[in-house]
Amino acid sequence: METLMKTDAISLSTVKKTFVAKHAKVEAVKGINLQIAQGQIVALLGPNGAGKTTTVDMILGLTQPSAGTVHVLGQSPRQAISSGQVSAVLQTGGLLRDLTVQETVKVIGTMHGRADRVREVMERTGLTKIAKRRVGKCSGGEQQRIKFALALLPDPDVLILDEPTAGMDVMARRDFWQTMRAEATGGRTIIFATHYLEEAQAFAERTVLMSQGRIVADGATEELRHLINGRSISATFCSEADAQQALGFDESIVLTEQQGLRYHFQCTDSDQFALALLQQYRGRDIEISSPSLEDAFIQLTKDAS
Ligand SMILES: Nc1ncnc2c1ncn2[C@@H]1O[C@H](COP(=O)(O)OP(=O)(O)OP(=O)(O)O)[C@@H](O)[C@H]1O
Repeated sequence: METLMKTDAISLSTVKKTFVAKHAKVEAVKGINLQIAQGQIVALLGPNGAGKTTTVDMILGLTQPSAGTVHVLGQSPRQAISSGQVSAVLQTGGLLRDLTVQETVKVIGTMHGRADRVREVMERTGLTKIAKRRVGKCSGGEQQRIKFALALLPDPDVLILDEPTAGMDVMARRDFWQTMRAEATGGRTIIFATHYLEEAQAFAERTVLMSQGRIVADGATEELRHLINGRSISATFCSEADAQQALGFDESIVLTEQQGLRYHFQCTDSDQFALALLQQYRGRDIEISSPSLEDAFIQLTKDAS
């Protein structure tokens, strides 16, 4: 019997992107491999400058890779976009400020030949109540919502969002993800770039963690959360030798920063390590905290190198 293999929604093979600015080269993406199956919801998580937007732009055919190949639904990005199977909500790209919300959605709906979906999409994205408002008068969060509505008009198989909640307050952010959840049905593939671990956690089954142009972790969001949710612990030592011995306490200990005799570590069992720091290694001024995402990146980047 023939086995039916579905084409990947997104496939990136050893993709690199180097920007050449005046006198310097910036390696924004340093050879990444990424396969995303149809129907998956994936977060592209990383700090500023990690290469998320560059990756998204290459998936959308807005930027050409310097090396490697990008396929979207088995085609070139441009073919996939022109077939209407892929939509995006980007950070850049303005809206016409003088049109009302409804006019905006209608114009784009008509351009896509999907005027029939205008009402439904406005309803689903919560725009009906501000239909008559001029776009220029809408808040940053509302404008993001309009962009989201425009992206949904062609009923795309693949939806790509680059920091969709940028500029939204906590409430608007929560509402947005509630709407997104309703849209993530029927086998739609969704990829979104974000700075926020919480957004990945609340919404994505898989998280791809990027740092400095590389993928430093890729897996179930839940597993990644555990990885990231270790503990940070810092202590001041009496001597270098004590600090070095403390580093050997167990395999989970990672040195993240050092200022003189003040050492910052990451570990999995902070209670045991804190006790050992006090009793065995003559540590003082001990502080325990949850690490920031930045700390986690440092640790994961080290692990990956
Ligand atoms: N057109 C460009 N010319 C030169 N350098 C660029 C260009 N676009 C991006 N870069 C650089 O490439 C690196 C990756 O940028 P990118 O915007 O992809 O990161 P990001 O993860 O999306 O960051 P952010 O979260 O801040 O949007 C950065 O160092 C950035 O300055």
